[in-house]
Amino acid sequence: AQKQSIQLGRDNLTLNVHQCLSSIYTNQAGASVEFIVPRDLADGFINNKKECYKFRFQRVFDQTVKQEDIFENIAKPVADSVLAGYNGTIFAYGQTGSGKTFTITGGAERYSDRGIIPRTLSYLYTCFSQDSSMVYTTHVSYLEIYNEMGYDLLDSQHEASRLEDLPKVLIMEDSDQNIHLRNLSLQPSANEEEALNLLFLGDTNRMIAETPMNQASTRSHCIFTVHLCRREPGSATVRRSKLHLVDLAGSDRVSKTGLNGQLLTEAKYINLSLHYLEQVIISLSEKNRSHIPYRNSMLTSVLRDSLGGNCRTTMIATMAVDKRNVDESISTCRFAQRVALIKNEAMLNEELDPVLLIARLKKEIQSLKDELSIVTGQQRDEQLTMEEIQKLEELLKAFLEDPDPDATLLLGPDMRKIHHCFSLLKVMYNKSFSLFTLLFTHMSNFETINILMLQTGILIKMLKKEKKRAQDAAAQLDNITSDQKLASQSTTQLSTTPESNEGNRDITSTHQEGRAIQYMKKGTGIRLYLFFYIYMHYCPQLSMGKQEAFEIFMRDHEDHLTIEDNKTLLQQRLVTSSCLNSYSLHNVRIICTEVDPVEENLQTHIEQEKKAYKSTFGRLKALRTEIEHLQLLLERAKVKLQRDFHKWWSREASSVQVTDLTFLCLSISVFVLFCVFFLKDLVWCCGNISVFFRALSSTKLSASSIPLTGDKQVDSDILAFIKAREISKTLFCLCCMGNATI
Ligand SMILES: Nc1ncnc2c1ncn2[C@@H]1O[C@H](COP(=O)(O)OP(=O)(O)OP(=O)(O)O)[C@@H](O)[C@H]1O
Repeated sequence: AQKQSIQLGRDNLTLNVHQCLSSIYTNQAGASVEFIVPRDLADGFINNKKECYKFRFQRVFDQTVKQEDIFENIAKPVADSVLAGYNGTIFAYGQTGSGKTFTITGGAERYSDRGIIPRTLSYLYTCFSQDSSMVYTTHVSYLEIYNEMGYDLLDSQHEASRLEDLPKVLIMEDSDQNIHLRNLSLQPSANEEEALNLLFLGDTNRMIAETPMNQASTRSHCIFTVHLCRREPGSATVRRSKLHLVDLAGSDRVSKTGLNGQLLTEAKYINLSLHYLEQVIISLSEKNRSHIPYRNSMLTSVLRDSLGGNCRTTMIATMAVDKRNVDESISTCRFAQRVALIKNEAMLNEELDPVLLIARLKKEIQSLKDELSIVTGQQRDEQLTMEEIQKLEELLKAFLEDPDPDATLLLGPDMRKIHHCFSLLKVMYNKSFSLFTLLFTHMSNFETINILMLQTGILIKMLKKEKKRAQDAAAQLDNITSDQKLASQSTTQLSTTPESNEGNRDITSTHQEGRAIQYMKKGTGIRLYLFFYIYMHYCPQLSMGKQEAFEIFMRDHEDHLTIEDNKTLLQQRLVTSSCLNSYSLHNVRIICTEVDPVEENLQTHIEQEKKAYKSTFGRLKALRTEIEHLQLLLERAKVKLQRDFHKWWSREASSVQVTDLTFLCLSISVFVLFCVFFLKDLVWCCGNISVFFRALSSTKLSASSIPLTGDKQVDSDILAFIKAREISKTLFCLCCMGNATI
């Protein structure tokens, strides 16, 4: 019951298989994947002693495969067995980005990219609508497991923005070691549309509440489950089955939980829960292994039923067969081969519905109580009231109109009611019987035996009347002495039969019947006589001896041949009438078509219109599904867009804030620097000004040391020149110092 398939992800869409050290072969017996890793390139690979790694699988799909083919080859057979009442699981395993989500859920861009889940839902609901002999009920659940914690993805109550906002799912185990998931909601889905809406709700929650560690890839396991219940209408036996569609976390994550030694080596390419999954699978594939470590992780506990229990399990191993990923791909193939060794014994999950069983038992108890009270004679004597009679009539009507063949008429332990119902039934029966007799003459295709039975019914009534009349006549005849002879003749004739010792009462009765026959032969004609014959043949009231006597009597009777001839004639007439009926019907049709070609044209037209309507309806239905799917895709894209926008917005806002802050800090530091320099310059300037004025004064002071000519005019010019030269010198120094400071 296990299948392994490999679907290659988008990463290898541009892959040249041979150049990238791997190749895929397919033949009728299955398919194989081969990795050729030259030893010099094999450094760091899992096992670099080998050059060629070859794995055989049931099916291998390359990168060109369509989603539809994946569904037809993998999911459809599992869905069929789920419909039949077996549990089914499909799980996708592989490294990150190799196409697990694409395979299980599908791509978010095109309608044709729908994955296994939407296609399976569509298939299941189509099957339900085509099978009217069963009543199907479906529920859906969607669980996400992240870091050993379960979350209900179908929670529509809260708007989840983080994974922690979703309801936490807990594992409970009962005394029979059955697993129950507390807080995981089971949503009813009456049709495909409702189921798809639930899937999209779960996917949206999954997308919005992405795991904190890695936003881009799924580090969590997601289990979408369809719970199916099917029963025949009115039956207490139900078949329950589950279909798990599992998208596992990327298998290439190295555990960061601080493991060491052997465990760390084994967990090198898988995260911890996948490591435990592998352990469970190894244990299951080992013969004589009694303990299977399911309890080690939530994933293995939830999938306990699917991995080694009562389930048809299919594993899809996804690979990105790229040069960089060869080690991961080989590891995935090894895991898939181990899964292939597990043998499951899937059984039908049939059980009695406790609710229906209780109802049935209650009914049984009630009818037993009724019987008991009838037997013990607890009955009432007063007449039924008008209200009771009316209620009884309603009950009887409901009982007769109930299409369920097992329906019963519950009257309680009251013989008055039972009698009244019987008399009502008798009236109804007589009415419908006469109607039926009327119809009978117009009916075709009736089995001869049915006709005989019906006629026998009529006969019994008529015969009873005739018999009474015959008995009256016989009583009269008995009084006549000449009739004594006939009586003794009959007695003599009958005494030759083994019934002769039955006693006088029987003899007299046979004698009377013989007379009645004679009487009827004369009185009511051959038809009634034939009826009498049938009555005598079929009526169970005659004893064996009497019947034999009658047969002998009939055989030896002078009219025997005539009777036989008439019997044959009757048969022929019945056949002819039946033929005529069908012929007349046929004729009616022919006449209709001949007489009314317009009607024929109309009929043909109606047929064509019907066909066109049906095909248009089918197309419309498919279109509707597609439109709904696209709407949901758009809705999801919108949500994603909004979420991405908000992220970008907050990122930009924080970066702008950072810039502003930096600018502010810079401005402040510039200002502080400026102040510092300004104060410094101020001090310096003050110093310089004082120097300047000191220079000026010194210039003034030093004027006395300048040799003068004595000419007043000349001396004042000399002094002015010296003063100007000193001032320009001081200003030059100040400028130089100011420049240097700046
Ligand atoms: N067969 C394919 N055809 C087209 N696109 C594909 C195919 N397989 C995968 N992709 C694309 O490759 C990308 C990664 O695929 P996907 O998310 O399914 O990988 P994954 O194995 O689920 O990764 P993770 O472990 O991170 O969840 C997606 O954008 C998906 O649409």
